[in-house]
Amino acid sequence: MESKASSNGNRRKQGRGRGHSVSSRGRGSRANDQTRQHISSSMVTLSNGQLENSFHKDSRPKEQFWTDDHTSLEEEVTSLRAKVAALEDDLHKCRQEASDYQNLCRQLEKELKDIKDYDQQMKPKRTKMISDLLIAVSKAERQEARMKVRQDSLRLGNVGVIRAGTVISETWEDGQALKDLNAHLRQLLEAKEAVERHRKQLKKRQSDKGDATDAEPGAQEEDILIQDEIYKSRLASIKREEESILRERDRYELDKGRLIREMKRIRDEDGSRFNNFQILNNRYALLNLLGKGGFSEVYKAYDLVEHRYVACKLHGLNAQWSEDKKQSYIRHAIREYNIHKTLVHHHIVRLWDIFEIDHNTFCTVLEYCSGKDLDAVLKATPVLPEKEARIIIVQIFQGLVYLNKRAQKIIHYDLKPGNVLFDELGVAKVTDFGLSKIVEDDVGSQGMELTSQGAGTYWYLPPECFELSKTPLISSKVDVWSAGVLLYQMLFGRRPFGHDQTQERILREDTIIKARKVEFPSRPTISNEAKLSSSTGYRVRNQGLLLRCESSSAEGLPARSSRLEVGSRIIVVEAPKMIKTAASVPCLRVNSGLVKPGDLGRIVSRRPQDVRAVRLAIGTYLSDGKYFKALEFDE
Ligand SMILES: Nc1ncnc2c1ncn2[C@@H]1O[C@H](COP(=O)(O)OP(=O)(O)OP(=O)(O)O)[C@@H](O)[C@H]1O
Repeated sequence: MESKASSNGNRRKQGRGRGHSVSSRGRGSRANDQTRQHISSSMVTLSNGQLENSFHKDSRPKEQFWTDDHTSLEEEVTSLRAKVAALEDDLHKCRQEASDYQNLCRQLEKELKDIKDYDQQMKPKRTKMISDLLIAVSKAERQEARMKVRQDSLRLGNVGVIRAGTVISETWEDGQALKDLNAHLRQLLEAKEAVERHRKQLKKRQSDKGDATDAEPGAQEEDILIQDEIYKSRLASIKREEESILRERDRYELDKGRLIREMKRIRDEDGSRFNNFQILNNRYALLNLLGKGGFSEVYKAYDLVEHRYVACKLHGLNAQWSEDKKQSYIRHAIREYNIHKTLVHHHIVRLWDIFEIDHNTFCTVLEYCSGKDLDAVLKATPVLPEKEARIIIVQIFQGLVYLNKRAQKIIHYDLKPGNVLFDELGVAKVTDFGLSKIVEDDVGSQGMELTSQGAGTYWYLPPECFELSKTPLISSKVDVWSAGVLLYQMLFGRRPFGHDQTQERILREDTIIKARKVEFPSRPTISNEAKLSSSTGYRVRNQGLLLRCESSSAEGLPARSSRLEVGSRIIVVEAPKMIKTAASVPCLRVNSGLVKPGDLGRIVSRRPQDVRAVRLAIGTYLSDGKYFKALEFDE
């Protein structure tokens, strides 16, 4: 029994040994010898064991059996030896390859290091080359801008100096183009007066003839009629010519405005202490001045690390300011930076960086928007086609939606044309978060307290910001109001409230507080949808039912008229399945039993139990006629 077990065990070992010999091919000839010994000792054991066994079972002679087994084992050994040799060959090749790869790797590492070193070595040279090129281009642009101003000045006018005693002041002197236009208008006026004089004389002759007893009717009367027709026709042609010259004069005024702004920019650039192409923070190559704001200069710049254009806003603290005022300004700017840097949205200008330049100056680095700002657009073309206005306002709304969908909502508070920029593709982006407010979580439904009353641009702010009797409560509705004013201005070329008034007069005369009704000029004609979006462009939602208020009984802009009134006409914008019948919405009556989008209706009740969770919203129509949902508010 013992001998059988050991024989089987050795067979198993041998079986495993075959596999093992494959896996231990790399150990060389010593391992082979071991294998050989192992195999022959197994053979002995095996033959003994099998003799025992086969003695009873196999009828073949003992020698025959031994010879067969021996032959087959030898064949196996030969084949194993061949395999071992092949594997040893493979191993050798693999080792060779591994060492080749290692060499290659070492060589590549060295090359990489050399390249990196070279790159590091060349970096200052490359940076210098890029900035030299940028400077050369910027200088050429500066030259071109100045040349254009000189040329345009001949046509459009220039700033002249007048002296009154010791006082020297500047005045605008019109250019040749306006002089020619005015001379032409004067000529036309004279021509018109002459024709009218003749026409009067003709009328007089006609009445004199009528009074005379020997009057000859017929031929003469016809002559007079024809003559009168000639005069009328001439007057009509003078009027046409006059209208065309007036249109040309309007264009001239726009060109003149552009020229004056460009002159101011050039003057600001010449007077700026950053106009000599400095590299700020070892990174931002300042190029040309884009414009100057209240306390800042904005330069086009090039980021030498990220290799992209940026806008560097240089905030200068007034050296005359007290230390307290400076600190407060810096605190304010850091607060703005902290809000703005977290905003990442296609329709919001990115803020990349902030750093100090010196004790009185620091710089914020913004995404560069190479297009004009909306203010410049509206100065060049005060009225935009409805389609263009609509797509601009949609983008602004998308930015506002983003500000209101964040965990920490933000009120921009200073939405105005100057704070809407365009990139090179015409994408509109909201900027300047200098007055923005973070809506804290614990703010009640009425809104948050406005602590910075007085700031902002009054044409664009809603009445609640002018509340004097108590601290005003504000919400995102402020931005909705401003967006409505912006849309109105784009459509009609003027602001709806206090357009011709100064900021001071708006405040003195309570213009915005008194703003109750939006008046729409008869021209240009715009769609009802655009009117609604710019004035009562908010919608109401009752338990998920989205409505847009249509009638002027809910007049004023959305933030003001956040409460629907009984009688307000509405359009259903969106009706969820849960609200099937008009009866389930007690606060309104619609024109059909079932409530569906497009239904017209009226608000019939303001009782809280009928209205329940009514929500207001503002949006605008897209070109496919679909309503773009923007902000919504709980009533
Ligand atoms: N990110 C930007 N990309 C391109 N141009 C910009 C950018 N930011 C500002 N500008 C331009 O720089 C000029 C000055 O901007 P800034 O915001 O300082 O002035 P402002 O809005 O006129 O004044 P303030 O903010 O003091 O009321 C404007 O003409 C503006 O269009």
